[in-house]
Amino acid sequence: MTLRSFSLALLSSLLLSLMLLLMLIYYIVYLPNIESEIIDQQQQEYQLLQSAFALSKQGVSSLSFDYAVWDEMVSYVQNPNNEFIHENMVSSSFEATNIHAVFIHNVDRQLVWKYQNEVLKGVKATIRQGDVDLAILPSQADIALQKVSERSGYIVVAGQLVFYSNHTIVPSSGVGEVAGSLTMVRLVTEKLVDELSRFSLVNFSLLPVDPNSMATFEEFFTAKPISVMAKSHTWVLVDPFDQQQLLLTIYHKKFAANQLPLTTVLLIFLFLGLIVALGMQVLSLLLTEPINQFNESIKSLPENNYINKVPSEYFIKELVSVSHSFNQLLNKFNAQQNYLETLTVQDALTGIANRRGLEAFGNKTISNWQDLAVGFSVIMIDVDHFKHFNDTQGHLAGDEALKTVAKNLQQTATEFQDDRVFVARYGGEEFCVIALFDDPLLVGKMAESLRAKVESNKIANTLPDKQWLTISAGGVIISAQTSDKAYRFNDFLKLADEQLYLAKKAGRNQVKLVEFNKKPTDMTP
Ligand SMILES: Nc1nc2c(ncn2[C@@H]2O[C@H](COP(=O)(O)OP(=O)(O)OP(=O)(O)O)[C@@H](O)[C@H]2O)c(=O)[nH]1
Repeated sequence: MTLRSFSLALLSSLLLSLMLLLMLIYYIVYLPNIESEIIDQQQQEYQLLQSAFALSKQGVSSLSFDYAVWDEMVSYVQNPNNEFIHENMVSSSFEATNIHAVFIHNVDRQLVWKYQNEVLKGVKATIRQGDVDLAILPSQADIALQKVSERSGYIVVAGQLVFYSNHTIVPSSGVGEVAGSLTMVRLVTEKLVDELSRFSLVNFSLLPVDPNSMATFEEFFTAKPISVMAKSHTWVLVDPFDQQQLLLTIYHKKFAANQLPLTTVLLIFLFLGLIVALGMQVLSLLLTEPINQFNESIKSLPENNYINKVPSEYFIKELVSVSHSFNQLLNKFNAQQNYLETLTVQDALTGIANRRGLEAFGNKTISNWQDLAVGFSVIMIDVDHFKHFNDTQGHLAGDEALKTVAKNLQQTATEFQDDRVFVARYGGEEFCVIALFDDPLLVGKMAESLRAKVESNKIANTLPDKQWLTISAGGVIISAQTSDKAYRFNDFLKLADEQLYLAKKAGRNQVKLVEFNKKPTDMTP
């Protein structure tokens, strides 16, 4: 798994967890609370409507009381006469106060007088079903009390909801012999429904019960509190025989918790997607890219054999620390590398460059000659009669002698423009000198100095005619101006070797030089 896909998975699962948490909070904490609040509100609407009904009947009750508790009403019931009716029971005043029916009964429940508005034609104040007296008129017990008493309530009569108020007719003092009873009825008209709705701010309807419907409802005035959130709640209103007559439905203002619309949900998802994308960019900038840079630095090794240092300025502290440690490791590694490289180009015995070093320097010299027209010369050197030296004085002494010769050559080279003369051990008792100049006189002078320096050591040899250890040298001078440059270093080594052979042949302890592409002349200084 790549760091990038890991970060993506991590970031996405974090956001998903967050969403899950929000959903849990929404469904477990927020929604149930909202639901119970809504149920409370719906219950309040129900209670408000009940209060509105209760308030609306007060006017009827007090008017009924005023008429019933009145001496003249007592006299009228005992001696009914038209004069009283004309003077006091005026239909216009009942209409003005929304009284739709008035009944006066004597104590024997006989109707003495009645007023009925058009809308309530046919409604009786006594309602009987078989032998059961469901009258709203006072009972014997009410009459026996000998004081004012009231029976009131909402009932459905002939399919219409009415409020009735029945008072015993007693003298104005409120106590005394009961003469009869007075009933006032108010019909709950559409207009009243409208007024109640406006007064209570509760939207409701009153409709007749569908006789085919099997649904059962609680009675409106005695119902239990609302327990379930719904768009509307319906109760029933019954007639005096407990028959369901009217359905009262409240249409609630609030009936559901606000749901998030689809577009909002989509926008939230889009927003979360953007957060993931942005988070990925930041992570990539802060984490993935620096690590990729590390990787690139390490991968660059095969190209230049040298690991580049990684940048150490990062936002993340741990990366700074890792990059520092990495660079420190790199320093050690590069030092080791340098050391190893010196080991491979250095001759173990003499400490000067070995054949590999010679080849590297020689190739570079050839390039400079070809590209930059730098002339040079190659001198091959061989210790004279070294086999004899070894055989007679031992190999260790031979080693020491080689070390001395190498030291002599190096010293002389240093005296002769250090940075332009390169000395190497070619192998065995053979050495090679490359001088980055092509002046035959100067090259000859240097070669002669090399030879003389070794002889001046006076390392004793045991040959009868050769008192000291000497060297022979053969060289080739390659001019900067040479037009034909299609040569390799080995070609010049060969030419130098030929000169060395001539020097040996001529008696050793001498120098033979030749200018490249020129007729050989004796250039012995
Ligand atoms: N002590 C020692 N001897 C070496 C080393 N390398 C080569 N030799 C010896 O150098 C000698 C070279 O001898 P030859 O090639 O016969 O040549 P020479 O005796 O020098 O005679 P000429 O070159 O003709 O003057 C051999 O005896 C090798 O063993 C070395 O590292 N140490």
